[in-house]
Amino acid sequence: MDIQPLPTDLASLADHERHARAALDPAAWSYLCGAAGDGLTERNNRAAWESIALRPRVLAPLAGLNTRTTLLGRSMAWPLLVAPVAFQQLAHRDGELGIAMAAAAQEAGMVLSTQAGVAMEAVAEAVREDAGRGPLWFQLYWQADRGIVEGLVRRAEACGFEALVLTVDSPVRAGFRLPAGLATPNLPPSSGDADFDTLCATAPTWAELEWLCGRTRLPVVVKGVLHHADAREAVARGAAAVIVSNHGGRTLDGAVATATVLPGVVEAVGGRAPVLVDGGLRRGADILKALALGAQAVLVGRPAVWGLAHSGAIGVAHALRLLRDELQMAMALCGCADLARVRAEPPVFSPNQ
Ligand SMILES: Cc1cc2nc3c(=O)[nH]c(=O)nc-3n(C[C@H](O)[C@H](O)[C@H](O)COP(=O)(O)O)c2cc1C
Ligand SMILES: CCCCCCC(=O)C(=O)O
Repeated sequence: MDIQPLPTDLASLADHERHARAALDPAAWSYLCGAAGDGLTERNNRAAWESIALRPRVLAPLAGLNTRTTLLGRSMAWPLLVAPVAFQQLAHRDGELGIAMAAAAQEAGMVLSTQAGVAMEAVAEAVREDAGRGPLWFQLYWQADRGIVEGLVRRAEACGFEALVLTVDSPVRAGFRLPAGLATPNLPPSSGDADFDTLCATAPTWAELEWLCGRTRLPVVVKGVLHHADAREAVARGAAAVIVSNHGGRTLDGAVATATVLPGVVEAVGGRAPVLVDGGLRRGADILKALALGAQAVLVGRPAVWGLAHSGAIGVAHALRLLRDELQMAMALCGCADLARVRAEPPVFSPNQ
């Protein structure tokens, strides 16, 4: 893995995005950073975080300020995971290994996609010895053949992944052709593209979630929930956590922004399981808003890809560090010395208070 020189003008994630766009060829940019349809949901995700106003408290004690939290029973230095992103070698030859090592260096978690370009065992091995790393989870796209699902589950358990993330927001997808030279070593060779009817017929349902929960010793996290009733049902059927997500606006264009529905999902789940959120988080202050609205942790997808695209692992580490430093700064400026305080007295403005 190369250590590349970083651009000298990386003051925000917007700078990472600009450098990534310049570094990538247009087709890779379009896949990695694009959105579905007209990009309504992708834009609304960002706008919804921006529209929430923080309301600081003053003169609160800040000594020992820290971002530590727990997630599914394990401690984390700060509440962020890199979201599952397929085909990371489209961004940079270091791909998933680069993101895994950068996330570990920044004590963030990582969710490895089913559609990763590197075998899950290699990723788990690369960050195995790192005592400080955050949670390492494996994302599962349901496969029509339960034997394939079972094989993925057994491998993830054996090589040290700590949770399975079942993505439920993409039962059907617009046609996608894997560029030449990219592979998906976690999956058996495909027997060709399934048509729309086949995808509908084999899409997972609540029964598949229950089957999966009963088939693994790992906690199962359901990713892609936007309705409070679905969140409640997922937990009732065995999910250990839910991720409020619209896939970063890459599936249903016009789907509601994640920040908008997060409070309702948190209320519906009622503390029975942690609620996480992703989609459009671009600043430490956005993370603070998500935590204030009840999220236990957040995920970011494109921001990690941007860092990877322009500078490999070191670019990812820089992007994550920016978010971490910005979160700490926003907490201090809001008078929150820890995340317990954020939850007890959420520093977001509501006209009723
Ligand atoms: C290029 C790309 C590939 C993605 N691949 C997957 C995937 O394989 N599995 C999955 O559950 N989500 C996938 N996602 C969605 C992300 O996990 C996440 O929900 C989304 O990127 C969050 O929004 P953000 O990019 O605005 O942070 C992908 C997103 C991008 C940008
Ligand atoms: C047939 C390949 C589908 C890959 C889907 C990866 C993904 O979730 C994405 O948003 O892209």
